[in-house]
Amino acid sequence: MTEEEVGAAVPKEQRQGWGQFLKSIATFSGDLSSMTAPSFILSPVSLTEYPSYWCEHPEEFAAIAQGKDQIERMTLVLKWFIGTLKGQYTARNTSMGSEKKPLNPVLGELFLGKWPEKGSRGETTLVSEQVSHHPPVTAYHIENAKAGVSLEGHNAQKTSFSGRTIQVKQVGHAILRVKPQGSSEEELYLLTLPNLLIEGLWYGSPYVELSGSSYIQSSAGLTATVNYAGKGYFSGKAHSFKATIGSGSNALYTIEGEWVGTSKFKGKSPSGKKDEVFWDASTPREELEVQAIDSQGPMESRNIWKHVADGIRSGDYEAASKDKSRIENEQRQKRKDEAAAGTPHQLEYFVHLDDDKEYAELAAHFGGKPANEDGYRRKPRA
Ligand SMILES: CC(C)CCC[C@@H](C)[C@H]1CC[C@H]2[C@@H]3[C@@H](O)C=C4C[C@@H](O)CC[C@]4(C)[C@H]3CC[C@]12C
Repeated sequence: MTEEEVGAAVPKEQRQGWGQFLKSIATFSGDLSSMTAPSFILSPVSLTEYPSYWCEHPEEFAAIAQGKDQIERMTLVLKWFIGTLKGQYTARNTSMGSEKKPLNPVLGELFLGKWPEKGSRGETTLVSEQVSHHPPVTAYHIENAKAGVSLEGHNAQKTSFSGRTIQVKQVGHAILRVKPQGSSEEELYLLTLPNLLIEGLWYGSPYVELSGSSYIQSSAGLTATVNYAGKGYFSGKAHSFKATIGSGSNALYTIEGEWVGTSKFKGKSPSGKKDEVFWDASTPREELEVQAIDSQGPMESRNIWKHVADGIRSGDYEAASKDKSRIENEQRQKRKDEAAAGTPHQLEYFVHLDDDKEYAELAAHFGGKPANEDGYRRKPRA
């Protein structure tokens, strides 16, 4: 690749560095988080913070349990899920101008926070823990006990490079538990995760597009299938999707639109109205509340990364890189000490399951997924 081919979005003095970065990812196999990236693409935020994107519309999360029957509840689950996509996959573009490389969490790193009680919605809490460093795996638990809704899951990525695009396969799943209002029976929903394409690399302005399909499978037997497409597939628009809610081959509702914009019911809708709006992604997202850094524990993410994040934010990349090396060296020493003492690291909030039976039972309803997968569950609380 010539220097001229590297995009105009990259500052002139960084173009060669960006070209080198693209060359190195083209021949790289494994985990992108361990790669050195040019400074202007670094994010001051760790991957342990990302699970908070699941609940930036806490009202939608809490409302799920109020659905009067399993069809209405599945429709509410799909609406909440579609409502998370804009934050999950475009928030860095909005806040930092392009997709960025997040900080690679250390083993045992924690991100804790809450969306406070407001009106009748109840408090929602988030616990996120880095349960593996290599490969990086983050486990999370989000709960609104008053509303009777919780989400538990884990997330890892497998990346490969093809032509002009980084392909990211998301490894992991989430299980949503709902106690429908007025019922003592818990309902489960398995959520699988979409594949990502990181586009715009040649222009030095990376962004995420979603591809393939993801599924929501309820224990009551309903399936929501979401098919993702970029520019020119269903509608000619980027960030598009088409979803169906059904039981077996019987489609109850079809929804189409953009996950960054508006989506609508196609044909039949719950109210019977034509072109009823399903979700409007301009609905403001609510950030969670996190303790001030100086009151955080030693393993809390923003405390661990404060100097690195300050360096990245202020453009003092030398200071950022120096503190990042200090953290990495300390981690290496910690692992050596644990190995020598025969006391391996213990997870604080989660237990690891080799074979997640709840996943397997629900995944059996739709094809194309491995029969068994790892899982993480929140440890029982004292
Ligand atoms: C920007 C680039 C050239 C470096 C690559 C960084 C790479 C490791 C980043 C880029 C996008 C990141 C995704 C992000 O879009 C959203 C999510 C959803 C969240 O629920 C779980 C994490 C995940 C998949 C991020 C993982 C790290 C990615 C792939």
